[in-house]
Amino acid sequence: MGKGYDDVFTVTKTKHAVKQPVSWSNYKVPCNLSKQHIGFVSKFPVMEEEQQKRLDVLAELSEDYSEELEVAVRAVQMASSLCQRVQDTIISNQNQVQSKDDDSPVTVADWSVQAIVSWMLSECLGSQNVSIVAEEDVQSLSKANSSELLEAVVETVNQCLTEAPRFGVQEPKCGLSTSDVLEIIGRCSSTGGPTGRFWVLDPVDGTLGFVRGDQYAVALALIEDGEVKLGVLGCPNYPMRKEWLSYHHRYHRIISKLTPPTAETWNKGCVLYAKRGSGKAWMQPLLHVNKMFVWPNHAKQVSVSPIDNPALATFCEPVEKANSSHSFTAGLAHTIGLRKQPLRVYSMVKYAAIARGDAEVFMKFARAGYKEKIWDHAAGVIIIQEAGGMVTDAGGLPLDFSKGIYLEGLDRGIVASSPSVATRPASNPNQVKHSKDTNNNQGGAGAGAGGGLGGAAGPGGFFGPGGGFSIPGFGNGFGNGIVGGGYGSGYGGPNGGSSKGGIVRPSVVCKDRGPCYQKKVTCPAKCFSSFSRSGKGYGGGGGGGGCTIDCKKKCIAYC
Ligand SMILES: Nc1ncnc2c1ncn2[C@@H]1O[C@H](COP(=O)(O)O)[C@@H](OP(=O)(O)O)[C@H]1O
Ligand SMILES: [Mg+2]
Repeated sequence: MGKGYDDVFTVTKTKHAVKQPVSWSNYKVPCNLSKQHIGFVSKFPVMEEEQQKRLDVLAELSEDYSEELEVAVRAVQMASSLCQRVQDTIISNQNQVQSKDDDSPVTVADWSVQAIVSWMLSECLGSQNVSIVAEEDVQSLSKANSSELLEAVVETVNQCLTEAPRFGVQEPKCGLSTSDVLEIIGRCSSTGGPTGRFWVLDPVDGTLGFVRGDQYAVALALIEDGEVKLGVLGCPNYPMRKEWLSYHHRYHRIISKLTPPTAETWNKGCVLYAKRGSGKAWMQPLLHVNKMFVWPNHAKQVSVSPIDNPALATFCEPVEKANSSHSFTAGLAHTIGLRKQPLRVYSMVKYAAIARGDAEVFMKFARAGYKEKIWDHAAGVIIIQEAGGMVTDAGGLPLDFSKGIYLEGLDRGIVASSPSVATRPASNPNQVKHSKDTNNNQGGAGAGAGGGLGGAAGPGGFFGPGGGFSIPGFGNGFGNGIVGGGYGSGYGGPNGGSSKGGIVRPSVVCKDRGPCYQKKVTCPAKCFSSFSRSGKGYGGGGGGGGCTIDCKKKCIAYC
């Protein structure tokens, strides 16, 4: 069932004691841009009722990082508003899109959002306290042949800054110059790492979706000592009804033209956010053009889906085959009993869909050699975890955000899920499927692991203990005659974890009419290996391997 405005964005009062909230009027804002005074608007006409709601929601948050969270949400709201305007112009004027060195598209919005978020964080938290890792580099914008683009960025940034008071910040008295804008974008030069505090920004995630008028996200996360502490995800085209996620984006455009949203109605767009350890994830609507932002802006708690029947579960993945193998995930999905068509969506909106309970499983398996970047995942991972879900690599281990800009050591792919689906009872690990096709050159792999994300997940791990091909417990093999027989399980707790991994050598009784009919063929033991790992806060085990079974001619199995 889709969610309407009322049930999505009605603020519920809490019974918790009210703590003193962050006072936006008390900020001492440094004047470090062109010597202009830039500061928070001293007082908004906050209604008593609004003020109470704000206190209630703030009381829900523990004191740590509350200030940073509020700044980050305001920044992402402002950036989302900028993106909406730019996307509208891009749709009617495609020549505003340029290509990067790797041929991926980049637009005026990518750099403008980077500038706005960098400006907002520096202004509110003090530039000396802000270190940012972000996707776009200032060098490519400074090139001689980018002067038109740079001009457009400066104009877009200044136009956006005139809106700053709606988001709680005073606009600069004079417009920012080209060198101001380059300097602000250039501040995002951190390369992350295992220590200290830094922000991670993907200004427009899913740029392809963005230029096509489809889904995209503004993703901002705060990492401290290698751990994601805050995540904020702006999803300006997230539809009111989850079914609409799979509709063509033109449908939304027609609907919003026919019935333009008012300040009281909401038809698309939201900002999700979460703070490490709070056990809660929140969603608020995008700020309407005529409104002032008043924290927490009708925030409503979200949580992952309770659906535990894989046949009813929705699995989502990237739209682009180049970004994740659709045939590979189709096999995995089939093996674990997912029966619905995959929901293909651009960007980290997929993480939002899992956190909101609109989908149950997310999988991304990039081609071998592709290195995932931290800004494509950090915000989404923490939001799903705090909404009650799990995110690990295919080996069941948490993603490691402490190694610089890449998710180093990532085991094959990324899987996110609601625990209801993930920890369903194990399937029979000795049951294997087989196929007539013997042509493959891929090695199979099976792995199992405990979720164990900071002790949040119970025993079991992704899709429960069971056989698996590449993903813990996903089943015992699929497609192309490849069978895998790994299994694993584990759990994590604050004082340690437990893990178990091993292999089951799969056998198949050939069903093909011909020389192999009803012959039993078993995979050689040498095709498999297993592991188990555990430690403080995690536990994981897995078995890996695979073999190809020839049921047509030779009636043999080989690695
Ligand atoms: N060959 C590849 N394999 C996997 N991911 C890729 C890729 N090329 C680009 N990406 C990443 O996939 C992101 C888009 O995600 P999705 O495919 O889920 O929509 C891109 O983000 P940007 O659009 O911010 O560059 C980019 O970081
Ligand atoms: Mg991205």
